[in-house]
Amino acid sequence: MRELLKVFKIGGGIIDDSAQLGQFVIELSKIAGKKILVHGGGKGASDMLQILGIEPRMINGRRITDAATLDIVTMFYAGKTNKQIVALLQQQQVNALGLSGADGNVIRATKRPVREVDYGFAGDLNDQSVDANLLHQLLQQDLTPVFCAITHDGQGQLLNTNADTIASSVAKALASQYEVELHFCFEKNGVLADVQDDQSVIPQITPTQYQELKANGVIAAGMLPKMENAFAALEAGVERVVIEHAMKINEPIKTVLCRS
Ligand SMILES: Nc1ncnc2c1ncn2[C@@H]1O[C@H](COP(=O)(O)OP(=O)(O)O)[C@@H](O)[C@H]1O
Ligand SMILES: CC(=O)N[C@@H](CCC(=O)OP(=O)(O)O)C(=O)O
Repeated sequence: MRELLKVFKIGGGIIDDSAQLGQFVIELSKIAGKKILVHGGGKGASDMLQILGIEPRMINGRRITDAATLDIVTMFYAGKTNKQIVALLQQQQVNALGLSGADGNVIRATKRPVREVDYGFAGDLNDQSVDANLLHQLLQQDLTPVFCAITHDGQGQLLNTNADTIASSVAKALASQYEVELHFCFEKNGVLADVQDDQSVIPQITPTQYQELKANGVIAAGMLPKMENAFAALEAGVERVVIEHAMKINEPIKTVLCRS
């Protein structure tokens, strides 16, 4: 029987709020067994860029990452945010190890090709991108890898990579060795029937229901790429995908995605 592995992803809305981030880390520390954390931080990065006089630009939920933007997001994601989260996990006796994709060559990406849009130094992942064996070795040492959204191309170039994509790629890469659960954690109680009403959580969603919810505009904005990543992970052998509130990971309220 494969050992259970839980991959958690937290987004910028939670990371930005130190009280919520602290509570999430406490809840995560209560989860027994093997775990990996992937964090974004897009909201804070946009604030930081503006403070530094650079207008943030996003298209279809992906950041246009020119050289100056790459420098700043690298400092923000791989530096401040990653190390702060690792320190908070250490405070809760979780032996966290902060990683970018370049560390140990654990995630190798390719620069997104220029088509209608030039995304600059944005990285795409493929089925060979994640070194599952290195992650397995770290997990066997009872370390908890903590990934930021920075990867590399193997030619010395750092790349900015969407954190939801990193989480689903890491989950997929480990799905043959572990029984993997992928948890997308954010500031709402799950996928909501009414985005203004946190009590309207949809408990289960199939791919067919997702298409309907998307067509009706119930699921929109940042939730769309998250759902695409989530269903792709289920298709690729991840056992369970959950969308839930970052501070309520140990409570029953959540959305579970179903294969059919
Ligand atoms: N049906 C829905 N249920 C919940 N959130 C939704 C829904 N439709 C759109 N959203 C939006 O999607 C956002 C989550 O996506 P995103 O901002 O990319 O999160 P993160 O930064 O955590 O990855 C929510 O904050 C919410 O505004
Ligand atoms: C290429 C790209 O879009 N990278 C993302 C990485 C961070 C991220 O994904 O953060 P959230 O999960 O908080 O949205 C960005 O810079 O916004």
